[in-house]
Amino acid sequence: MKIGLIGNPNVGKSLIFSQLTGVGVEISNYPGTTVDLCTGTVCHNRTQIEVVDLPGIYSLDGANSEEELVRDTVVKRAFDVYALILDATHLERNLYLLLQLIEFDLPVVVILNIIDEAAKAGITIDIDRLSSLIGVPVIPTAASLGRNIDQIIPLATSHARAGTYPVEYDLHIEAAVRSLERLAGTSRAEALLALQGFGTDPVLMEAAATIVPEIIDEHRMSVHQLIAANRHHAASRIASEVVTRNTPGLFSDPDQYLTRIFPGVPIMVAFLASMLTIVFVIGSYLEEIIVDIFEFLIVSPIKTAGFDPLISEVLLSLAIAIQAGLGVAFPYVFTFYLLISLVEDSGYMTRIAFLADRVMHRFGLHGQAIIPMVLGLGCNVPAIMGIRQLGTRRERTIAAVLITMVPCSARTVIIAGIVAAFIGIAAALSLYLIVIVLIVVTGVILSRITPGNPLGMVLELPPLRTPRLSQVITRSWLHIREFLVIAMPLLMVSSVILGLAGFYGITALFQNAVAPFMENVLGLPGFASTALLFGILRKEMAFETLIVLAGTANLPTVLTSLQLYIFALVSTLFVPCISTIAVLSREMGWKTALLIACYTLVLGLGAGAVLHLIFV
Ligand SMILES: Nc1nc2c(ncn2[C@@H]2O[C@H](COP(=O)(O)OP(=O)(O)OP(=O)(O)O)[C@@H](O)[C@H]2O)c(=O)[nH]1
Ligand SMILES: [Mg+2]
Repeated sequence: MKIGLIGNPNVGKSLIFSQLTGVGVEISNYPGTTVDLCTGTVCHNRTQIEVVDLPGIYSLDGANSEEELVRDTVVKRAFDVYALILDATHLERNLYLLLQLIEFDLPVVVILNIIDEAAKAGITIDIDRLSSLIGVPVIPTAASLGRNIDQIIPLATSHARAGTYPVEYDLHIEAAVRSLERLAGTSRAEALLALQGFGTDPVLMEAAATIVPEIIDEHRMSVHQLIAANRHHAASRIASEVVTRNTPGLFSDPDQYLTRIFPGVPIMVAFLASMLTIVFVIGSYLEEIIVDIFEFLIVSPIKTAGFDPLISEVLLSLAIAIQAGLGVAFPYVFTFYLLISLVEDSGYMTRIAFLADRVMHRFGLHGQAIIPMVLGLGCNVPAIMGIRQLGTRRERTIAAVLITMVPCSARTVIIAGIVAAFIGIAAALSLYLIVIVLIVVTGVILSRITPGNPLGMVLELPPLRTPRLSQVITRSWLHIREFLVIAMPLLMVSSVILGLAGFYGITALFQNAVAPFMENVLGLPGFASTALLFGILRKEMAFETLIVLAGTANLPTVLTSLQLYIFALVSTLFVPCISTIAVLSREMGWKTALLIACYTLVLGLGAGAVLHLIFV
């Protein structure tokens, strides 16, 4: 048996999915987290049941790729049961999808989730009345508290039913549906889709195409608008029968402050600055301790042990890689992920997106791309996957370029570890400022020169919540584990290769070749070029490799403040990491990926050169 978890974005599908199946998936207080299918299994009454977490959608008749994917599963009856998850705090809007699902005559159970927040907001829903109106069983749940989650599978396996609340459409639509049913022998639901241009049966599509112009003539609006209006009307009728609202308390709405330019922007700047400061303070504190321990226990003994030079080189490379990775980068990576998970779960990230959108509007940039951009602060890779949801190629292109410039966690590690640690917090903030200005300028230029029409943004604010510790820990652990199992081994192997290359004089050849450029244009020593190159593997490796090559974690003994600053700026901007390039070329095509890589290369080197010119 197969159960599909379906519902609007951000209603808790993934959380319920992982509670049912134990499969860890990304859960966030963010619409559009899940963009692909995720499958898990549960055992119930000795049978294996497959559960699939579907991406969040508002309706089955939209044109974006998630809607298409989910619609396909419905039309092909890919699941035996649909467990429809509704957000109790936005019931009316969520009912739209229910009404549509009912038209497909599929077995459905309704999971009325987020009932805890509804109760807090003074919303009561008459569950029995709702269930009898729509003809399917309904259970109230609060997934974040685990409430009633255990009832979902028993209910879905034995009580799922096709619903019984037919939407009454406008007379012309009804007539059109009847004639399509007769002519092409289709179901009501498929006839409605065909009238909106969705379907594969040529007979049906042709018949629909001849009817549609008449309806449009009659009503002066599109068939899609007519159908949607009728469904909204039905949804609002149901909601008015089952929802009661108590007047909410007098507590002031924090969004009033957070989403206005004033005082929202100052709050946001203060917030981001304190986040960076915390990452730096905790990170550097841990760093000092761990580096000293490694120095004392591993590095010094190897240096003084008197091994054969080749063996000593290899051992030392390994030791310095471990020291640079675990001692220097890890404390920042760890602190950053913990903090960003906290912020994401609280819902504040979307407020930042909302504000950024308002600010960007002033520069003539429209905001759909903002959510993925803000997501890019964590990691560019999922952010770029998120641009699939953007409506047009134009929006996707602009977003792809801008996201690759957003300082992700790895770049924050570089900025905190090099600039904040050795030069100062103000310098680190100024570096962010430079990057933000470059993003805005790039955005403005791109929005002028990219063909197509700008789209507005419908940004929904998820509720502000107290972050849940377990979710924050699980999510940051996912990232931290990735650092430990992917980045660390990569760093160790690269470090040994670098050590050997250094031993046999290969690095010197390369560095000597690029040294004139590095020294004259960027004012950096030749070995910095190798570090920059390694930064393409993973961004924070630029920093770690710099330490490996400098042979010390105390960078100011080998580089001046200006050199450190320029190095951090160049490695922040210059060419995205390999994973980002890979996902860029998957989502946008290799030509776009290559163009973006070239652009950031020029931008990074250019910005470094300008700084060098100004300050030397
Ligand atoms: N208070 C409360 N929060 C919930 C409940 N269920 C889920 N959440 C929170 O809602 C947010 C969204 O959860 P997800 O499981 O990622 O939502 P989703 O439906 O998979 O979202 P998309 O993948 O974006 O479509 C997370 O912050 C959850 O912790 C609930 O019952 N009560
Ligand atoms: Mg999800």
